[in-house]
Amino acid sequence: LEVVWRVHPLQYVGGGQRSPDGEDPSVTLFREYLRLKTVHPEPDYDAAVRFLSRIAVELELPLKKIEVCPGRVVSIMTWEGTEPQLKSVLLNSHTDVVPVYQEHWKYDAFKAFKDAKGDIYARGSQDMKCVTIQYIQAVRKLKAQGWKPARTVHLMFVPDEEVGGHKGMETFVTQPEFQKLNIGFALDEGLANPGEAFTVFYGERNPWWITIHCPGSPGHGSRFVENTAAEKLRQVINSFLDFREKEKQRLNTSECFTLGDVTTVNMTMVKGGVAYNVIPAEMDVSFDLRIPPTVNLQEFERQIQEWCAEAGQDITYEFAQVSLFSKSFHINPFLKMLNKEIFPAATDSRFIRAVGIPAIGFSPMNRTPILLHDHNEYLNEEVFLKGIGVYERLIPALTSVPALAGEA
Ligand SMILES: CSCC[C@H](NC=O)C(=O)O
Ligand SMILES: [Zn+2]
Ligand SMILES: [Zn+2]
Repeated sequence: LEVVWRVHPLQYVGGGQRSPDGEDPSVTLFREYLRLKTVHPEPDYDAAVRFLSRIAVELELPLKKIEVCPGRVVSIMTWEGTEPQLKSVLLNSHTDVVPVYQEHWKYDAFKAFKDAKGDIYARGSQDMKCVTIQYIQAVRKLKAQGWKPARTVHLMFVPDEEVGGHKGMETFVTQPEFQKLNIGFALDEGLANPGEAFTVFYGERNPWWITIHCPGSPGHGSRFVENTAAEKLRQVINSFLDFREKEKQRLNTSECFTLGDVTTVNMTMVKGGVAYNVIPAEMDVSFDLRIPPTVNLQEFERQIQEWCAEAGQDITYEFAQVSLFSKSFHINPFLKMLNKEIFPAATDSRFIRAVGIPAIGFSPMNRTPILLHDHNEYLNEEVFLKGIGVYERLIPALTSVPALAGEA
């Protein structure tokens, strides 16, 4: 017997309607979205755009597709407010996800398997396909109730966040189409919280990716050659990792610090050498550094220059990722009340903040271990559903903020 389940799209998620198998339709939609393989290194962005186009039709919202770079489309659904001259509210999410080590997963990472406890396993279940569907379902429910926003709401879906945002948000914020959105405030991704509370992120650390090149004298592997690359490499590694240890201590000994308040240093790549018995002419080492917005970045670079100079002659460095001006700090008095932190990694919020728009990182996931980018990433369906309710209250609150000084 085939049960055809058809309701008007706007009623689709009304007061606890369940599909024949008892699953909330918001959960069904979430699992459908999780099955799209928008995974690096070759994300199926077409599938995401097709999915979002269908949703826009269901929600009866216009959808703009802007190709910000070749093959990289930003999709924007716009719910026009009753006071469209006021600055708008942006609900941002990225559509891409990071790769998996499938052999370490309990279930297929793209099947969205739901276990007996209601835990949904999939890459992107926390980062951040949950938030995308929560925005959509909150909007759908608010529309079904006949509610209308005063300020315009934009739902933005961007590619390439996980690879640095260069062909996504970083480029898009510089384009006229972005300015035209007239955004006054943005929500973007946060992190799960294992306890009862939700965490809100008001800034981010600065990601620096650096490679240090250590040249040296080559020669036979049987001799005491002077000025070798390896001796310099060792000094460089020691300086970086000693600093790492200090920062780790600082985090562990201060009760009021979270990861976002200290600098992390991780040695992530080493290169060099061609044979056991040939002393190499160069050895390179790369680090992933994450620096809090309170640190003077010019001074920090000088520190790195000192470490290089101390390690020997002709050592050079190059950045694959750097910012010498913190683009990620936003203080607002109302934030004093919140459980607020500096985001330890990097998100598209930093590009939004860099053009002067306040952005908050928030993913409504409490009672949930932090599993983004990890094996067996999951989210419980009840936690997911509660998050929709959070946005059902948050969207009206944000869009009804009265005109501020200087606003039309
Ligand atoms: C520095 S661009 C990389 C962005 C990436 N974002 C999410 O994990 C991160 O490593 O934080
Ligand atoms: Zn993310
Ligand atoms: Zn991520």
